[in-house]
Amino acid sequence: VERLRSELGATDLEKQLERLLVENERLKQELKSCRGSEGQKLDAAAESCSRCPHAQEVEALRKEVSRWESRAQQREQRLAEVEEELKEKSCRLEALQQQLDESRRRRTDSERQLHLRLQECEDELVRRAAAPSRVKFVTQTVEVESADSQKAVVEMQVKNGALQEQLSAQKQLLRELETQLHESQRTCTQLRTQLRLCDLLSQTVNNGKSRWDPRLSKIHVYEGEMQRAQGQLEAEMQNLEEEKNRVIEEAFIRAESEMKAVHENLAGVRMNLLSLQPALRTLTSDYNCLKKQVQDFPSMLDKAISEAKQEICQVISDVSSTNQELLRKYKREMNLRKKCHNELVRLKGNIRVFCRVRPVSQEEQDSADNRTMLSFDSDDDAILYLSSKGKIMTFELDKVFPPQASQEEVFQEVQALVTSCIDGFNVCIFAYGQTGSGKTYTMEGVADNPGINQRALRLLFSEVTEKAPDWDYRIIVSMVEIYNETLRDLLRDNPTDKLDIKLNPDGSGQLYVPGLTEITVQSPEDINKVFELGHLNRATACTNLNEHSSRSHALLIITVSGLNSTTRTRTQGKLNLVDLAGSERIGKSGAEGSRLREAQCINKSLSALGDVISALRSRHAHVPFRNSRLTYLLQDSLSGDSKTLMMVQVSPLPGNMSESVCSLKFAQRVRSVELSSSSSKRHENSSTSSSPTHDSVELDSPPVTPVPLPISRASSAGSTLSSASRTPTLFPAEIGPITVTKTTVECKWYAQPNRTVPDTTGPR
Ligand SMILES: Nc1ncnc2c1ncn2[C@@H]1O[C@H](COP(=O)(O)OP(=O)(O)OP(=O)(O)O)[C@@H](O)[C@H]1O
Repeated sequence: VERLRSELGATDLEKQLERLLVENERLKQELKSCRGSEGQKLDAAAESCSRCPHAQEVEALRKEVSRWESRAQQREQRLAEVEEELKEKSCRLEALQQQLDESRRRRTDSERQLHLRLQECEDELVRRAAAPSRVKFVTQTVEVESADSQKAVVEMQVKNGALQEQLSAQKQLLRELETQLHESQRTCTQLRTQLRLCDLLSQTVNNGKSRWDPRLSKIHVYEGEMQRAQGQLEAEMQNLEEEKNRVIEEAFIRAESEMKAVHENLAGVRMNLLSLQPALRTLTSDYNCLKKQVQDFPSMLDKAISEAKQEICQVISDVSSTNQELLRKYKREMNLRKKCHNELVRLKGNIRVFCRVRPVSQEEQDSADNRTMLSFDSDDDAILYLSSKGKIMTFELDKVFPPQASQEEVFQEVQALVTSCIDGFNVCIFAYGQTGSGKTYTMEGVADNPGINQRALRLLFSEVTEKAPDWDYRIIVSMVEIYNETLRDLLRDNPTDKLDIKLNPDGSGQLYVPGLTEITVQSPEDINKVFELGHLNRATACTNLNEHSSRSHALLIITVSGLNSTTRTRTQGKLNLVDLAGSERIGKSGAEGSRLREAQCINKSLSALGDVISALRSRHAHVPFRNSRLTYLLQDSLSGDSKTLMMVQVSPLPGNMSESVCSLKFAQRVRSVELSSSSSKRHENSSTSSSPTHDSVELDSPPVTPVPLPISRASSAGSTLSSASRTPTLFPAEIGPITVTKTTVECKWYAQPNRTVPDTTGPR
């Protein structure tokens, strides 16, 4: 309406109206004055006017005014109709508003219900949060779906907000339209008033003369403008009406579709809730069931624990009785095994001869004469072939180790002998062969690959440790060297002192070495210390160790004495590990001076060893033990029930062939010797000095070979022990980092008065 006013110049129209009113007033005044003074004239003038040529024009104007009046009436009618329509639309709008309010209310209700339901679900889910994993899983599902539903509701709320905004905009528009309508009605009223004034004016004009013509034309123009303004207003109203209807229609359609979507969402959520309800019911029942189980669990647990305890006690008592039985059987089996083992060793022979062929060294491989003259039998590991001067010689020994045989393999073959000294046997293991044939390698080995000496001590140590609860064993070690028929103690402070072998003055007929150092080893570390000390002393006693070692015999003497804590049975065995001097025949090669003496001494001792073995083999009454220091020292370990192993070392090179042949022939000769028809263990009983017989074998005692003792050790055991008890420093408990305990007595070297006659008349 403002726009229309400004466009149509409504202010000007008003001004014109005001002007017209003013003029009208003036005309009325003039009319009055005219009526008063010139009544007559007027009547005449009226009469003349009737005859006046403008009378027709006035008449036409009157008609025109009446026509305008009728038009005005029509417009009024139209305005009334428009008002009616507006009222109708307002009613429709109100109805729509009510519908919208209703749907909003319904939506709010459903939202509230949904919210409540969601709240309930959430509460339920929170309540079930602590339930087992299946409940958690379903709760998570519900939470996820609830989140979706909440999201949908939030979206709907946003859309509702937008719709409400649109609705408020429509309401604002409606209010504006109503204002416009009121304005239009007011304008219509004003126009009607003006029309009435115009009518009055025209009547006045009709009553007056033709001088009003210009004003009538103005009215005409004004009415035209009014008509045009009316038309524009109507068109504007029409547009606005259409616009309003369209917007309302659109809002209605949108609200309906959104309501539909909300309903669909609601239906989905309801469906979800319906499908979740059975799961929740199942979970609730599961939860209740579990709760009950958890409540019952402590009592069930207590019951189960007490039952289990009873069962365990029962099982423990069963197991312990079974264990006792098994232990008894085990001990019995162990004894039987030992017995069988000793029998096996006995059957294999008391003198066994092995041969070990050393490998060709790198330097030897590079030299021209590097052919090997030795070959092995792939089917029989006791046969060695030697090709010399076109002939093939065959040597049959107990075992032949090829060059690739490891220290471990060699020791495996000798360990049975080593362990038999725990059972009270005396054992001698010699390494025999020419210089450089590998004797020291086999006996001592190298730092990272030890030989028989170290391995034997370690094995003995582990074996006695294993038997520890029932047996109390003591391992005593001595190390001596025989060089040029001189005996030297390698474990004493001054190794250059000469030792002697003497008859025990107690009349027992035993031999002993006065001043020989004996060290009790109690751990593998002690073993290492003993070897270090022996090696150090051997090196300090000579200028060239290698040369010296080739020319001297090195003996490691291990004495193992045991006491059974239950039966008080005593055993004592001795293991002699001997690295003999080189066996080559230097004397025959024209050596002179000290070399000649060395060679003579070596030959003497080795031939004495051969003679002793030969005498033993032929069971001579006289065995020439005293022909050399070596045989004299080893007297008790070579006779009677002793076990002897000779490891003949051979070089594979053709340059050493004649020496190899000599060594192998000597080995074969030794192999044919039997020390005794049967072997027996030295068995000493501290309570009774009598020798145990076959019948005296008990479960806890080591096996005893069922033959009479060839050597009367039982009677001497008491004196040995009494001697030991007289000199408690004989077996120091431990040697400490460098501690070495020396003894000036005693007693480990026995004469054999009953069985064999010691060579007391032989050369010393
Ligand atoms: N089986 C073997 N495997 C590897 N090397 C060996 C083997 N036997 C011997 N040797 C090596 O051969 C060389 C001579 O060995 P070894 O010193 O033991 O001989 P030997 O007979 O003791 O000599 P000697 O009489 O002079 O003491 C050494 O270098 C040693 O390492």
